Amino acid sequence: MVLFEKAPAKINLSLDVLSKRDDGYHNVEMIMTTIDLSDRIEFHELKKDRITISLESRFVPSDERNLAYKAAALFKERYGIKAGVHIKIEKNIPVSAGLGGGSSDAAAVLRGLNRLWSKNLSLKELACLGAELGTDVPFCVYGGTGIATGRGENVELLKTAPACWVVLAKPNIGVSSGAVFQQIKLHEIEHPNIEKLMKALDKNDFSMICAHLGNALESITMALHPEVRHIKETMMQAGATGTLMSGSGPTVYGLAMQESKAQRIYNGMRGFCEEVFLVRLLG
Ligand SMILES: C[C@@](CO)(OP(=O)(O)O)[C@H](O)COP(=O)(O)OP(=O)(O)OC[C@H]1O[C@@H](n2ccc(N)nc2=O)[C@H](O)[C@@H]1O
Ligand SMILES: Nc1ncnc2c1ncn2[C@@H]1O[C@H](COP(=O)(O)OP(=O)(O)O)[C@@H](O)[C@H]1O
Repeated sequence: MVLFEKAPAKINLSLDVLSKRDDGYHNVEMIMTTIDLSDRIEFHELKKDRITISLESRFVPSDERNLAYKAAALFKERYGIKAGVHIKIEKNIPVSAGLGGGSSDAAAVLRGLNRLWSKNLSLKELACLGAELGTDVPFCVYGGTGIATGRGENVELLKTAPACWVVLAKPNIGVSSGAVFQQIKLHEIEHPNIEKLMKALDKNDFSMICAHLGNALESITMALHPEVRHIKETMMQAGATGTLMSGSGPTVYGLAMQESKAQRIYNGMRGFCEEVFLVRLLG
């Protein structure tokens, strides 16, 4: 049997850092939403009891270090499955970009294997399993729009975000989340107003959503990589209604309601960055 799953990227509409924990992580409060930029994951049953991965990427390993492999190994081990699977990943989401590509692949593997091996687990059960793989995996299991707390693994779904256009621009640098979190000075953080953003989402008020986008990691990544600030300024000048860096970066996105405006922003950014995408919120 062959199955497919879509693994959509996420953007952070808000990311706040609240405190440092004893386990080396930080307590955060993040609002995330999925976008129409996806990896495509194919599952092929194997006769032998093994996991194999294939993908074409200079940046992602196709062995047991791949998060998709780790997700399949965890699923097999937890449910005592004696069967094999080949997982083919078509990688469209830029890597180490703040777009949760690896987490979304892992989440898609959990959903896909749940179907392939007829386990009938709920999304909640898959999200719990996903928390063992990475901070953003539980959110990616659900998709849509949600608020994540704790180190990011506790997810509550929110009302759908408006189906606006998103222009994404990723400079040619990779950012490690760990390195950015390490630079945080808790007393200097500018906290985004998540309550106002939640209200805006609840009212489906696009301008209010754009006015309350915020990311406590943005200034840290910008200090490490000034090109991120430059991209954000250019995106605002190009007419985006709201702009923000996603996750720990370096991808910056701009939101627009009209397609013509989004297309103008996209055209403007293409002269600037190698990797620019024009997609919609899946919210
Ligand atoms: C901050 C986010 C927001 O979406 O950034 P992006 O990865 O999207 O950029 C993610 O939660 C990141 O998730 P991920 O990239 O999977 O990172 P993890 O492997 O969980 O953590 C990498 C490192 O970041 C730091 N870390 C991560 C999450 C957190 N709440 N507090 C932390 O301090 C820790 O030092 C950890 O060792
Ligand atoms: N299936 C996968 N897709 C992307 N990255 C992966 C995958 N498996 C492991 N990785 C590793 O995870 C790291 C973070 O990748 P990614 O999830 O794209 O970044 P981010 O957390 O910034 O969104 C990279 O070092 C990458 O090599």
